[in-house]
Order: sequence, then C-alpha cells, then structure tokens
Amino acid sequence: MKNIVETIIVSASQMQQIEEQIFAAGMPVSALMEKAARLCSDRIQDLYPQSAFTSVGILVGPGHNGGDALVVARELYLAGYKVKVFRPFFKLKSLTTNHSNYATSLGINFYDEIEPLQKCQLLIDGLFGFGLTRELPPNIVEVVNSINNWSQPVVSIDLPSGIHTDTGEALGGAIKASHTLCLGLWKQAFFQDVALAYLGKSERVDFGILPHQIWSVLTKPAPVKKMDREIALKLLPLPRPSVTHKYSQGHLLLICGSLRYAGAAILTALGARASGVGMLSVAVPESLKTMMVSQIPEALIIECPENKEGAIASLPFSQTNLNQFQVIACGCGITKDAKSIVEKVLSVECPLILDADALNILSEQDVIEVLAQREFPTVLTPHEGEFKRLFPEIVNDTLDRLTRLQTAAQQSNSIILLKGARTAIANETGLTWLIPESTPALARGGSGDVLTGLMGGLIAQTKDKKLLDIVAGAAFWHARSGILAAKERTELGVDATTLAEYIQLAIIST
Ligand SMILES: NC(=O)C1=CN([C@@H]2O[C@H](COP(=O)(O)OP(=O)(O)OC[C@H]3O[C@@H](n4cnc5c(N)ncnc54)[C@H](OP(=O)(O)O)[C@@H]3O)[C@@H](O)[C@H]2O)[C@@H](O)CC1
Ligand SMILES: Nc1ncnc2c1ncn2[C@@H]1O[C@H](COP(=O)(O)OP(=O)(O)O)[C@@H](O)[C@H]1O
Ligand SMILES: [K+]
Repeated sequence: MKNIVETIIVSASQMQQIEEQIFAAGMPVSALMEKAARLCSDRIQDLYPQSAFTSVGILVGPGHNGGDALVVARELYLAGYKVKVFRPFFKLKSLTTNHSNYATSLGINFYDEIEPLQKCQLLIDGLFGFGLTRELPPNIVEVVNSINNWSQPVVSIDLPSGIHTDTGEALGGAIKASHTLCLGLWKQAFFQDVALAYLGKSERVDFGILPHQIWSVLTKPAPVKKMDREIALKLLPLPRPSVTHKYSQGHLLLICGSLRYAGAAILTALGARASGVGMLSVAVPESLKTMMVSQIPEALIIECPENKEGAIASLPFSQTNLNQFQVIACGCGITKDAKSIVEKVLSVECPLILDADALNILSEQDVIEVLAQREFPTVLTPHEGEFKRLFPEIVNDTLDRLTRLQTAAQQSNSIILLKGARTAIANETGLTWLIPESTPALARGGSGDVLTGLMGGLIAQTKDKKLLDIVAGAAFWHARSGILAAKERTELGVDATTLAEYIQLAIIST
C-alpha cells in the first residue's frame, strides 16, 4: 500500500502543529526526540561506519535540533566513535540542557569554539532545525562559513542549519550538507531551487507519524504533495482499452514553430509522440510543412499562412473546428510576431496549454483579466523569466517561490507549472505538486518544448483524472527521462531529441 506520509510536504508551522498533536495524545517530548534521534544515529552509522570515520564532531544548537544532535553524540560515543561537541550557545531548551549534562557525565568533551572539530572525519549538524525563524547570529555565520570550507562530510539533522524550512532560503548563511536526514515529514525547503546547493543527498527518517495525525492539522487532500513514480504511473493512460480507435485516444493540436524556430515545432511534436496520443495535429507556418512531414510522418501537418517575419499569421480553423480538439498547446517557437493566433486560441472551448512566446504575448495584456474570461481550463508553463513577465506584481512582493506560484495560480484561475531545477505545479485552489528530482542536463534549449508536447498528449488521452495531476505527471516523466538519459549518456548527452526518446524508457525502467 502506498505510504501517503511519504508524499506529504509541510511548512514549519504545520510540522509544529502535527508535533503538538502527537504530544497532546500522550507521547512524551523526550521520547519522540529519543526515537527520532536514535533513527538518525543508526542511519549515520550505516552511512559512515566507525571503522572508517573514527572521529566525529557534533554541532549543537539551543533548541531541540541540538537535543537530537546530543542523542546522536551519545549513541556514537557509546558505539566507539571519538566524539567532540561544539556548543556555542549558553541558553538551551531544558531537554537540550539535560542531554548536554548527561553527555558531559559520560566523558564527552564540549567546546565553544569550532577549531577543535576541524580534524574530525565527520560532522553532524544539529544547530537549527525547523525552529529557525531569523538570520543566524554573526558568530554562527562565521562558523558555518569555516565548516563549508572544510572537506569532511557533514550530515544535517532535519535541515541544513541556516535554511528556512518553508522558503529554502539561507538566513545569513547555511551549512552545505553532504547528507540531510529530514525528520518525520518532508518540509518545503527540500523542493526549493534555492536550497539545493545546501541539502546534499536527502532522505526522510520515518518515526511513525500516522495519517490521522496529519489530517488533524492538514485539510484533505494535502495542499502540497510530492509526485512519485507510483502516482505518476497511475496517471498514465494505461492500459488502453482493447477496443478503441485513434480518435478515442485523444486528438491534440500543437500550434508551434516559425521560420526562425523551426526546430521547436519538431521537438514539441516529438514530446507529443512519446505520449502515445491517438491523433496529433500540428499547425505550423506553411514553409515548415515539408520538413515537419519528413520528421513526424504520423502527424497531420496543418500549413498556416505566414507573415513576413515567418511566424504563423492566422489559423485555418473556424472556432468550431478548434473546439473539437481535446486540448490545444500553443507557443513553442511561434515568436512574438504570432500575436493574433494567441488571441484566437484564448477563446477555445477545451483545455489550453500556453508556453514560451504564447506566454510572452499574453504578458502584454492584463493577464489576470484575460484568463478569468476563459471558461475552460488553462495551463501556463513559464520558467522564472516568463513568470516574472506574466506576474510582475506578484514577483515584486517579498514572497517565496512557492507562495508566488500559488498566488499567481489563484489570481489567474489557471494551472501554473513553474519550471526550474525543482518544478512546481499549482492550481487555483492552491493544491500543489512538487517534482522531487531532476537533472541540470535539462538546462538546455528545447527541453521545455518536449515537455509541452508530452503534457498535451497525456491530457488529450485522459478523461477521468484531474488536469492538475496529469500536468504534474508529465513534469515527473520529463524529469525522469532527463535523469535516465544523463545516467546513460552523462549530463552533456541529453539534447532535446534524445530526451524525447528517453520518455518511454523512463516509463518502463523501474
Ligand atoms: N518534527 C518533530 O516532530 C520532531 C522534531 N525534533 C527536532 O526538533 C527540532 C525543532 O526544535 P525547536 O523547535 O526547538 O527548534 P530548533 O530548530 O532546534 O531551533 C530553535 C531554537 O533556536 C533559537 N533560535 C531560532 N533562531 C535563532 C537564531 N537566528 N539565532 C539564535 N537562536 C535562534 C530558538 O530560540 P528563540 O530565541 O527563538 O526562543 C530556539 O531555541 C526539529 O528540527 C527536530 O530536529 C525531534 O527532536 C523530535 C521530532
Ligand atoms: N538546473 C535544472 N535542473 C533540472 N531541470 C532543469 C534545470 N534547468 C532547466 N530545467 C528544466 O528544463 C526545462 C527547460 O524549459 P524551458 O526553459 O522552457 O526551455 P526551452 O524553451 O529552451 O525548451 C524545464 O522543464 C525545466 O524545469
Ligand atoms: K540542522
């Protein structure tokens, strides 16, 4: 059975409230700390055995993150590691004081300077966890900077100290961990681009939170979730019914390409091909027709009149014809000279995906007002730059990336997929999916075109699932394809054509 606890992502305040429920139900605070920290200590001993990592330095903060670190210090000491503790704070929470006293009584040495720990072969970071709310004090920033210049591995407990649990931002500075053991539930910071350089390899330590404890704090369905392979597989239009025909397997219209960006039309179509969509129509400027037919022989290529700049000048469809598609994806490579066609597709009576230049054209209008008039769903797929152009007022607010995305989705009444190292997808009600893994191999022209085609093809084929979920599923397979291709070909070998070929391989590989 799916462990739904693994898919839920919380903020610091939600984690605190869930923790409070557990304590209120009778779990002693000290027992929960002991349990969580013992699990960390076991994991650390697996990852860094005493035979190879004899000496360990433990960084202890004033709160319960420091308490966890002291339990780890005690356990590692008892297991035979040589342990030194750096504890730069005078005022500690009482449980942390108790663990400090006990560790001292065992014979563990404490220091208020970091230098004695420099030669340790491993560091455990328990300075701050989800209780960090403000900038690190200057003396701690200095310590963190020194440690980041040292070369031994660092395991952070719960979060790399200095990282804000929700925004993922470094508050003045932050530990660059080799490994982070996230306690209990995934926190938002683990999926924020700005935190990636600090997290190292991340894993969740499950200390037995049950779903009903989560539902006593969160609304159902959970507002922010992590997409995974099991969920993404269920979102694919598989198995196909045995009696079907091409038009029952969805008809997607792509509106893409220009003389200048002819390849974008091919790449979008290759992404759509990999989705298995029943019928693919591709509207391109007329001079691209021969090339498209030779590259995508199975697609219906619709030649459109083109303007003097080589962009699509008009669409040879009546509004009724346009409404017959299951979904339309518009924008890849169309250039900003294709204004009139974006205006036309905005009124289609089917789901509409807008990407690339369709977003840039849209951003010259009152985005929120224009999208509010759409009666059918709209999916926007901006990268950061396009997002800023679409929603300058939201970006100017001092909101973090996730909140900006959720605000924009709500105000524009659309599904927004915000591209990045960690792509995030939100709808108008605030429901959000985060894509947990990707690869910088995708930071390459054309990757986004493949995503748009794939997404269009998946939406076209699926009748019984939520649009938000299918969009997130497409983003998941796109990232997985990049990861698999990079593994087999290095990060330099993932051009967009290759990426499209890896989509099917990613789906069948376990
Ligand atoms: N999830 C769970 O269920 C479990 C959670 N557990 C663990 O508890 C951790 C959360 O513990 P926590 O609430 O005590 O907060 P933590 O992160 O240790 O730091 C807060 C302390 O630092 C202080 N402080 C804050 N900012 C500061 C600054 N800039 N500069 C200086 N001081 C600053 C703040 O004091 P303040 O001055 O704000 O009163 C407070 O004393 C969590 O991450 C996990 O490791 C496990 O034990 C069991 C299961
Ligand atoms: N550093 C990165 N790590 C992971 N994925 C990335 C990274 N940079 C970009 N991507 C992904 O690559 C794709 C790039 O899309 P986009 O910016 O639209 O490019 P293009 O328009 O050239 O196709 C997006 O899906 C994005 O999430
Ligand atoms: K920490």
